[in-house]
Amino acid sequence: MTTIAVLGAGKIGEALLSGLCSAGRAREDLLFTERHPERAAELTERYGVGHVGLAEAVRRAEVLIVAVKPQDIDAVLAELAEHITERKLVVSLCAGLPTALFERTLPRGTAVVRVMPNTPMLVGEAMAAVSGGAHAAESDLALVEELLASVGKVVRVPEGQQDAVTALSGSGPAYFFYLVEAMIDAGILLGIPRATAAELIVQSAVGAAAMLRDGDGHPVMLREAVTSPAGTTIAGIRELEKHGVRAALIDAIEAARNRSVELGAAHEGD
Ligand SMILES: NC(=O)C1=CN([C@@H]2O[C@H](COP(=O)(O)OP(=O)(O)OC[C@H]3O[C@@H](n4cnc5c(N)ncnc54)[C@H](O)[C@@H]3O)[C@@H](O)[C@H]2O)C=CC1
Ligand SMILES: O=C(O)[C@@H]1CCC=N1
Repeated sequence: MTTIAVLGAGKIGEALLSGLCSAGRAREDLLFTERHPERAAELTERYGVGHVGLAEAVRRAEVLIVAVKPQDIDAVLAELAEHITERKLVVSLCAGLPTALFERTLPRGTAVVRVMPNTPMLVGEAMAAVSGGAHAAESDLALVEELLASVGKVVRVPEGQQDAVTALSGSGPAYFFYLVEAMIDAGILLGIPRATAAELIVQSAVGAAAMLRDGDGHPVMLREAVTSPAGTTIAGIRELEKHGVRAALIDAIEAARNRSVELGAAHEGD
């Protein structure tokens, strides 16, 4: 079996390790690095996966999955460049960082695949988009797609679309959580106990998501079906339109895309 090392086990690194374990991948085929020892101990206890140093991760794993913050990438790349001596597949989950940054730092010919996943990977419901770098073979992309398919859904996109994908599905769960948070607050305002409001809203979100994914309706048709003439829903929709919520969401996603571009540009001179 292919050995996989996750480099940096924070939120997304843990989501990946957890998703792969739940998908039945053998613990012996998984490793991780983590600079905070307490965090490493916590994860080893939770998942039974081995914590190693970077040199050992490079020696033992064929696939190295980089899951540190873009701001921490330079140190990791320097260490990888020092220890990689044979062909490895390096997978980056880092927002904004182009495959070219990895390729110009790592040994010539290193296969690099850029992936934008999201945290629902923790429950096997990830949305991930993959793009191959200059030296990534079809077999490398297929291997990454197979890994990601075990923890959710995966699509292949041209690398030029990755900043937009980061804004849409990478950050996307945060916008849904924000919406749910605001709707629960509305329940509190209307005098519903927090636990009841949360149950009402979370199940409505799950139901709506299931209809979007499993039904054959377009979001506009689904919304229209809830919106009765002179009813309650249209009274609420008018307020959303008055407050420019649609434009705010479009602006928010554009700002997230722009930030992803900036994170990559910060490393242009490296
Ligand atoms: N959190 C999210 O929803 C998503 C995050 N990403 C990307 O994943 C990457 C990680 O993000 P998060 O997990 O949210 O950050 P995080 O801060 O929770 O995790 C990063 C982890 O890397 C560790 N680390 C940093 N430098 C290290 C080093 N040299 N050696 C070993 N461990 C090291 C840190 O101690 C930390 O535990 C980022 O590049 C982000 O853009 C991508 C998609 C979604
Ligand atoms: O906020 C961030 O930068 C990361 C990338 C996508 C989701 N979280």
